[in-house]
Parts: sequence; C-alpha cells; structure tokens
Amino acid sequence: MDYLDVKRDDINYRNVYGSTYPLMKNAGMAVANVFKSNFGKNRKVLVIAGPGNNGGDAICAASYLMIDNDVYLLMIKDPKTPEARRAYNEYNGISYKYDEIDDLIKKTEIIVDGILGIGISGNPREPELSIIRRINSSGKKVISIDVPSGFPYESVKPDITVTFTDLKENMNESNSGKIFIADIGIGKNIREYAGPGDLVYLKKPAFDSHKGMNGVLSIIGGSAYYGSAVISGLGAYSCGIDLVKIFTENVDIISSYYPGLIVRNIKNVDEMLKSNAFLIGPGLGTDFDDYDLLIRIISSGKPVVLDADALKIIKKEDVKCRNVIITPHKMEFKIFTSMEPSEESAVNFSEKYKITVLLKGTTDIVTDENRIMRVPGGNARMSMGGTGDLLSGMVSAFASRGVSNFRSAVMASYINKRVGEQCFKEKGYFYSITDMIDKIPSFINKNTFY
Ligand SMILES: NC(=O)C1=CN([C@@H]2O[C@H](COP(=O)(O)OP(=O)(O)OC[C@H]3O[C@@H](n4cnc5c(N)ncnc54)[C@H](O)[C@@H]3O)[C@@H](O)[C@H]2O)[C@@H](O)CC1
Repeated sequence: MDYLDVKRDDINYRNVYGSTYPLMKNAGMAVANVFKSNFGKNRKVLVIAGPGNNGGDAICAASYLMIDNDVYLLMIKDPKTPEARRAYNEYNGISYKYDEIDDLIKKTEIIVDGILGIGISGNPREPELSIIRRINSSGKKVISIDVPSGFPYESVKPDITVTFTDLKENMNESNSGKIFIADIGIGKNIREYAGPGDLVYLKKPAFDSHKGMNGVLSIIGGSAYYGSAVISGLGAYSCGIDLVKIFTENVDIISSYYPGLIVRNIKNVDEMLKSNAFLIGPGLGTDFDDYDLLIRIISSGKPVVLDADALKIIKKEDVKCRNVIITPHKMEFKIFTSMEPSEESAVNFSEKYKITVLLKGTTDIVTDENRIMRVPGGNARMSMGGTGDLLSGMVSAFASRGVSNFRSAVMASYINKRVGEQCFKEKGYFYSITDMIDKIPSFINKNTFY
C-alpha cells in the first residue's frame, strides 16, 4: 500500500460516509490497544502530534490512553486538517508546545510518535527533523503511528509501529520495529467498489511538459466501422493525453472526422510501435488478417487494450502473461475465454492468464491476478453504439499516461458510468455518445489532483 492507495480509500470513505473522522478515532483506539497489550497501564506517556491526519490519530490515541495512563500531548504545530482539528477540539487533556519537548521527554517512559505519517513529502524539515533525532537519542520506548515519522527518509526508530489497513511500501521490522496491522474500518464496500478516489492515480502533467510526455496512444481499428475508432480516439483525448494516432486502411475517411486525430496507414508499423500504449479493436472488423502485426504489438511489452473485434480475432493463448487489458461485454467474454461470463469467471481467467479483465455489465468487474473492483451504475441508454469504444479509449489513454492496467480500467469504468448517469439526468434515454464525450473532461477535472 502506498500514499495514493490510502488517499483513494479516504476519498471513497468520505464519499460514502461524509467524513473520515471515524477512521481517525479507530486508528487512535488501535494504537491505545497495542500500547496496552505491550506496555500495560499507569505509564507516563508523551504523545507527539504533527499537524496532519497522522497527528490527528495521535490526538485520538492520547484521548484513549488518558483513561489509564499519565498522558502529555505535545502539539508541534496547530492541526491543519478538519479531522485533526476535530480531534484536538474533542481532546479533554492539557496540551504542550514544542519548546517544552526536552522536559517532557525526561518525564516520560514511552513516546507515541504521530509527527508525520504517509503524507510526508521529501526529507523531514525543521523542527520535525530535530524532534525525530531527539526521540531516537532519548533511550525511551517508542510506538509509531502508521509509519515511523520521517519514513522513508531519516526517520524515528521505533520499537513498535501500528500501521493501518495494510503494510506500507518498504516497511519492515528493521525500520519499523514490531509491526501491528490494524483494521480501522475500511470495509469491503470501500476497498472493492470504485469511487471518485479511484482517480487519484492520474498524475498532474509536469509544468514543463512537452508533446508526447503525457501519453501517446496508437489505435488499431477503423477497418470496418470508421466511427468506432474515432469515438475511442475522442474518448482518449478527453482524458488529457497528448497524441492519439489511428492506424487504419481507411485514412481518408477517418481523417475527415476530427482535426486533432492523427490518422496513419496501418502499414506505418514503426511509428505505431513508438506509442506508450495500444488499443486494438474498435471498428477493426473480423476480416482483419494481419495477425502477425497484432502479435508484434502484444509482444512489445507496452500496455495493450483489446476490445470489440480484437476479442474475436486474437486467441487467448497469445495474451497469457502479457501486458494486456481486455474490455469485453458478456458475449465477447464468452467468445474470447470460452467461459460463461460472471464475476467468478473473470477472476479465474485473469488469475490464469495474468492479465487485467474489465467485464462490462450493469456492474463492471475489474480484476487482475491480485484484486477485484466493482463499478456499479449506468443506465439502459448505455447500450447504444459507441459506449464500449469510448470506454476502451479511456482505458488505453490512462495506460498511455503510465497508470497501471488495473487502475486504468477502474478509472475509465468509473468515469464512463458516472458520465452516462449525468447524461441520463439531463436527457433521459435520448442522449448520444458525443454528449458523453463532452462531459468527460469536466468530470475528470473535478475529481483529480487533490
Ligand atoms: N486510510 C487511512 O489509512 C487513514 C490514515 N490516517 C492517517 O493519516 C495519515 C496521513 O495523513 P496526511 O495525509 O494528513 O499526512 P501526514 O499527517 O502524514 O503529514 C502531512 C503534514 O506533514 C507536513 N509535511 C509533509 N512533508 C513534510 C516534511 N518533509 N517535513 C515536515 N513536514 C512535512 C505537511 O505540511 C502536512 O501538514 C496516515 O499516515 C495515517 O496516520 C487516519 O487519519 C485515518 C485514515
């Protein structure tokens, strides 16, 4: 688990329950419970709280620890987040300021470290760095909250770390002491169902970006249905990527649709293979006969999304252990996998073939060999032609921007469902695919770059 995973969970929890404060209280209680089982009670405890939610957890822990210990709460700075402020307002004990730290350390037997959690960016600055060093040279027992403060840079060396939900990247006993993993109440309904938090994986383009840095996508299609490749291309552009190139036999026709699309003859393989990701299938037709080209693309090692007719042409054996995402509806799933379409089949297939599966339905299922995510919603109008092309365009766009296959599929599915719902609200059963495309940029813009 890394910072983005935690952020994702928090946003989705807040989206469902309104506030993450219950998680903070549970985190504080988990720390107090681990404290009690390791150090007993009637101890002199210094709880050091930073300004973020890690500090909020520390304040909540102090509230629970006060019940059967002497607690000194040291606030390094004023709490900055709404949850940490609430924890501080509800705290009934006395709190101390940074300049009293040396006296407080002397007085105490055990230090609870809630200075910096997983929200750290860069090496700890002052005064946090000095506090980390003071703690390490104090000789006191230390229990860290979520991660040792400063981690993964110069950090507290605790005896114990109570971490939440799952181990954080690169944590081990030599940098974190004895590790306890606490469940703080992020249930399956948050972990396995998509929400706006699933958009955290899209990175903001660098200020000095130049053309091609933020995704170049090759679409192989448009041989039989010209518009399908165009819809995928427009969907991809709506996700903020730099270049969308369509490789097809029908260059003149497809070029006439939209000036932003780069349309090339399918024989320009060298140019095609320079992209960051590929989408094979929209409008490709089942008569497409250059199988060697498709295998060359799949063997490139870059992310490849297979949709529509590609799922009728390409054999499942040829995608095994490849960097591939498939986006079938139920019938395509059946044709491609020879399995009855269901959540269980999608999971089994992705485990066996080690690829990402996005099985479309009233609830989309996204699964790779390790995880599953469900994306419910949408409406009956989404059975119109083009919604699948739009979805696969978005999946491949995110993959071209360096988002992992699983996260690209979840993000695209979530956006597709919500945008379809927005259109339904405005136009009922009478909206069109271009209505959906038009709504994508503002939806993404509203839900990214926290
Ligand atoms: N889903 C979860 O796992 C939950 C996690 N919670 C806690 O929330 C923490 C993350 O909270 P936040 O995102 O508020 O982040 P943190 O509290 O870890 O840190 C953010 C604060 O540190 C400052 N900061 C960042 N880098 C710094 C540096 N290099 N030197 C000095 N100061 C620096 C920032 O200005 C900000 O005030 C987790 O570690 C965990 O303790 C809980 O509150 C509840 C839910």
